[in-house]
Amino acid sequence: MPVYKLHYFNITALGEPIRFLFHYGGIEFEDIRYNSEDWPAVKNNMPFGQMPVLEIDGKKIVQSSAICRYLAKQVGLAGDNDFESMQIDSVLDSFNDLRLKISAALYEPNEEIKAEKRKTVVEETLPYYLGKLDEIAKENDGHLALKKLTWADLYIAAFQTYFNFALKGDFKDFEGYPNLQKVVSNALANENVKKWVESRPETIC
Ligand SMILES: N[C@@H](CCC(=O)N[C@@H](CS)C(=O)NCC(=O)O)C(=O)O
Repeated sequence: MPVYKLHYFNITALGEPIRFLFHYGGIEFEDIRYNSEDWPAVKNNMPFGQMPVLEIDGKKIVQSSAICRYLAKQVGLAGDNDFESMQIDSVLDSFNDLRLKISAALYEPNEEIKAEKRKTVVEETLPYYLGKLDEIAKENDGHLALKKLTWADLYIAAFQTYFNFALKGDFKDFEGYPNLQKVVSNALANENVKKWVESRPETIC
């Protein structure tokens, strides 16, 4: 078994789906967490100056989706063939389109533009994407693809915490989207994942 070290900030966000996959598979890894004060000294050691970075036997790999996909294959959550894998990727890319629009609003530096972006996200973007994703989850019996547990389910379950933070006051635990709530509960029904969520460090988001 390779030696895995995950480098990320002390938050959930892009690191958490990776942590979920490690825990789901019962794969040992070192969960290295940095605070914003540590970051300037660390940034230059990361291949593209960003995290998450997964170190595999000393080799540093970037890009959270690539890392998740690799781990999902290791633990049997990436589909049984190329067509299945594509369906998982497809729904996740749509979820990530939504995630990026939320982040763009959250990190907008101009306060006036930030308020406008937030309004658009809450009133238009969020209901549009979550409505469609909820339909997909309904068609797939409480999963995001293939009518079975895949890394797409673990991914959005892992992201719930971050969405609660980023959209505080306008979003809570996929309320109003019962099929997405089912996706989350199906993901958290896994004993290893459940144990992780109950015991993970408290973080601001
Ligand atoms: N596409 C990259 C994005 C990585 C990314 O945006 N990382 C952020 C944290 S979530 C980061 O490292 N920010 C610090 C910086 O850019 O200095 C991925 O999915 O891994």
